[in-house]
Amino acid sequence: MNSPASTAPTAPSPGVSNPEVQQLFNRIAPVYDPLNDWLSLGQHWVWKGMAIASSRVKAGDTALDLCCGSGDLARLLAREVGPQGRVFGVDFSPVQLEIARDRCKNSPTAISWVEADALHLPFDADSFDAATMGYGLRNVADISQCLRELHRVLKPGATVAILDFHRSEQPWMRQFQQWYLDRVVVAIARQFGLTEEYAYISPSLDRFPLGAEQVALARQAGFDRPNHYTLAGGMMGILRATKPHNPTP
Ligand SMILES: C/C(=C\Cc1cc(O)c2ccccc2c1O)CCC[C@H](C)CCC[C@H](C)CCCC(C)C
Ligand SMILES: C[S@@+](CC[C@H](N)C(=O)[O-])C[C@H]1O[C@@H](n2cnc3c(N)ncnc32)[C@H](O)[C@@H]1O
Repeated sequence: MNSPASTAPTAPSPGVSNPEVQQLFNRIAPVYDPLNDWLSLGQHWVWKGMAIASSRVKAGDTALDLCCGSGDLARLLAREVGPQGRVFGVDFSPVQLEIARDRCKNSPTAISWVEADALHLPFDADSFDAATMGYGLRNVADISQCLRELHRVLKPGATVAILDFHRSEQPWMRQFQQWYLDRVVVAIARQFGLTEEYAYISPSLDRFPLGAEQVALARQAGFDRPNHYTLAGGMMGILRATKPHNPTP
C-alpha cells in the first residue's frame, strides 16, 4: 500500500479543467495501485502491456504517457525506450505524481514528471515519437480537445495508444460489468472510505463513447486511419491513432 503521499487535502490547481476529478485522484492516490491489482485480479498489467505494444514505441524514443497517474505506463514505456530514450509522465494530480516519482526513482531511463492539464500540454508541436494514455480519456472534460493536443505534440508518423473502459455492447457482459462495479469495486472501496470515488466509474462509463465513436473523434482530430479493438470481453478497449506525415490542410 502506498503510504499516503500527503495527508493535507490538496487545493484544486488554479485553472485546471476539471478540479473535481483532480481532487478525486488526489484522494484515492494512496490506495490506487493495490486496488487496481486486487480489483482487476492483476489483469490491468496485461491490458497496459497491450497498450504499450500498440503505441509502437521503440528503443531511443521520446515517449509521452498522458494522464500517467502513479506511473504504470510511463514505467513500461521507460523499459522500451531504454537508457538512450526519454519518457514524460503528465498528470494534473500532484499526489499521483508524487507516488509515480517515488515508484520510478530507480529507473535507468530518464523519466520527467510534469504536472499539467491534458487539455493544454506544455510541449512544442511534433515532440513525441510515441504516446500512451491509460484510463485517462474517459476522465478529461473535453475528449476532442485532448485528442487535438495529442495530435499536436506527436511527431508525424507517431502513434498514440489510448486504453480505457467502456460499456460492453453485449447485454449480458454489460450486466456483469455493472454487477462487478457495484458489488465488488464499490463494496471494496467502501472499506477504504472511498465509496463515492469508485462509484464515479459507472456514470463515467455511461458518458464515454464506444469504439466506433472514439475512432470518429480521432479522425476529426486529424489522426490517420484510427482503429479500436476491444479487450476483457468488450468491457474496455484500445484506440490506436497515428499522426499523418502530411497533415490534411
Ligand atoms: C487500472 C484500472 C482502472 C483504473 C481506474 C480508472 C478510473 O477511471 C477510476 C476512477 C475512479 C476510481 C478509480 C479508477 C481506476 O482505478 C482497471 C482495474 C481496476 C478497475 C476498477 C476494476 C474494474 C474491472 C472491470 C470493470 C471488470 C473486470 C473483471 C475481471 C474479472 C477482472
Ligand atoms: C484512472 S487514472 C489512470 C492513471 C494511469 N494512466 C493508469 O493507467 O493507472 C486517471 C488519471 O488521469 C488524470 N487526469 C484526469 N483528467 C486529467 C487532465 N485533464 N489532465 C491531466 N491529468 C488528468 C488523473 O489525475 C488520474 O491520475
